[in-house]
Amino acid sequence: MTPTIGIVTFPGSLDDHDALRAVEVCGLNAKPIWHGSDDLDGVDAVILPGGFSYGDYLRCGAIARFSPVMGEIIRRAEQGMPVLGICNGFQVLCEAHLLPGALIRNDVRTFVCRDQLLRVESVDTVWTNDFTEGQEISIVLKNGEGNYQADAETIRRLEGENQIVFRYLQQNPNGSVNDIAGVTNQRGNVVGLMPHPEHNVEELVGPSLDGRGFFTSVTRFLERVSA
Ligand SMILES: NC(=O)CC[C@H](N)C(=O)O
Repeated sequence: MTPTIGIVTFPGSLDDHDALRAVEVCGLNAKPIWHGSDDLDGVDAVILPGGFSYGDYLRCGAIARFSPVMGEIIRRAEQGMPVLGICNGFQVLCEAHLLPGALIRNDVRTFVCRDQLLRVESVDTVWTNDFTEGQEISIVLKNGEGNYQADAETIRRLEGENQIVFRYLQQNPNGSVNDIAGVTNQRGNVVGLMPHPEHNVEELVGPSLDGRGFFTSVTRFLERVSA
């Protein structure tokens, strides 16, 4: 059966529609989920999309983290359900402590919008198993608070346990420690990254189709667990 990916809309989400479309373009079923619902019935994986949840007030993602849907997402993620946080979604996952670290203001103090080259550091996750280790991919980046930081001990642990999933190549756009663009939890089912794979799945908008790898990866994983 075709897997169903739930895409959460918070007040102020922006890229939820692009994520819904990307899921369908990649051959999966997409189900919109309003943040006020805690019903994940029939959902095999969840995407927290990009945008400006609650207007980025307080800190990006700090309010969305308390939305009713997050309790159920945390519960299911702890049982192994795949969760992908894209940009604002990554910020929400850090605020919810499903992922370590925090995203702070870009060191350049401006919103950055560009095509960004990344290296895939880990293919041992639900969302990256269809890439190859060391693969270089180009994915859209657009944010004001993408500067990933964590204490030295956490960074050592993430580096040592293969939890860095993506690193910025050529140029670090925001001051992230160790050029980190995305991380995973220990189990590899929760992944967060600042760039936007949902914008890189169609030839019309290009410049790459590298975002498709996220969706083929989760499909492969879900097919394996249901077999
Ligand atoms: N594209 C996004 O999701 C942006 C996230 C957040 N609002 C920021 O500016 O950092």
